[in-house]
Amino acid sequence: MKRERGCRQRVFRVRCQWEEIMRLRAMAKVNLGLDVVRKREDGYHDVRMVMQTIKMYDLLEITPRKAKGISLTTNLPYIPTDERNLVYKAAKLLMDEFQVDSGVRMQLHKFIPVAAGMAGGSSDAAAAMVGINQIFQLGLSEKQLMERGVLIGADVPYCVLRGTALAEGIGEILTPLPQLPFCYILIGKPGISVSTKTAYENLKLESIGNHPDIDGMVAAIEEQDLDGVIRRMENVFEPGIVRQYPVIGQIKTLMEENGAEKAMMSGSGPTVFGIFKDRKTLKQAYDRLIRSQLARNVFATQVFHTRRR
Ligand SMILES: C[C@](O)(CO)[C@H](O)COP(=O)(O)OP(=O)(O)OC[C@H]1O[C@@H](n2ccc(N)nc2=O)[C@H](O)[C@@H]1O
Ligand SMILES: Nc1ncnc2c1ncn2[C@@H]1O[C@H](COP(=O)(O)OP(=O)(O)OP(=O)(O)O)[C@@H](O)[C@H]1O
Repeated sequence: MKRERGCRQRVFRVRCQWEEIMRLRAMAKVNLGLDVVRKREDGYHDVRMVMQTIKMYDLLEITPRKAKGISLTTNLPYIPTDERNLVYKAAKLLMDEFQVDSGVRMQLHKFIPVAAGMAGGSSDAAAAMVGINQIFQLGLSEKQLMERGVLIGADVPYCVLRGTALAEGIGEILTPLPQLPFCYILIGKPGISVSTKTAYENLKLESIGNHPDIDGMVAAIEEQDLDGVIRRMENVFEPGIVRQYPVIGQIKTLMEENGAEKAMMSGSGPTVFGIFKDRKTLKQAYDRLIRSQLARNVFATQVFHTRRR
């Protein structure tokens, strides 16, 4: 009798879910600080990074369906929609593990620039994991989702967590930090793509002189000292990638000459983000960056403070 009731409840909950389209926001990140500490035996690198979610996102819609399998569509024709897409991979990983015997239709609306150093694909994967976990009531905790996320990519666990965080290991050892004090962010991505793998391969660890002061940045965040954070912003990938693509340096200079407290490359590039304290200066720099035609994608936004999806 007890088992029957449990079973009926489960079917009822699932039936409710058939009606629903789940919409999730997959937020972009910037790296306020990025240090690479050493190369590991598995080919990956140990890093120390301060991560920050910004108000810029892709939208992922998931609709459960009775037929088994995953179908995925996106608004960008050049993004794969099969196993090569991180959304597909993430959904499949969970659905296979839990032997889900129905399926999902997923629509991905991309707004985060692709191959930009803003964790677009990783964030989409994290959203897919959160969505699949909820729709099929898999009961996985955030920590369990993050453990599975790293199998998809090093940035995925952080994209599950979001907010301001210290990322260590290959990016999967995460310490949530207090929110960064409010500031505006200007994004400028030139019309080039940088492969993350190649960026790590080309990085000469022995030629990094002074490593970024990640501990000092964490302390500044704990003290809510935005200037202290800005003073310590540094990315070890930046010098090499800027040498290769001078346009990145030009975008940085333009932002800093137009009121950015500091401008820096995010991740392995090529996106540059600038930190602004007031909206008017942000707007002026935005207009100048558009007019300069240095960047293909220009976006004015702010840090994102809530962890709600
Ligand atoms: C540069 C950052 O964006 C900073 O947040 C991340 O470290 C990159 O994370 P990601 O794009 O999720 O990286 P993955 O998709 O897991 O790895 C892509 C490639 O980057 C290299 N890689 C990545 C992360 C890491 N800690 N060490 C590495 O050496 C590996 O060669 C790997 O084959
Ligand atoms: N959902 C997805 N969105 C964007 N790109 C995807 C996706 N799934 C797979 N890809 C492929 O992954 C590559 C990198 O895309 P992505 O936008 O995630 O890079 P990124 O912003 O540099 O990520 P990161 O900052 O984590 O290194 C692209 O070449 C793209 O074809």
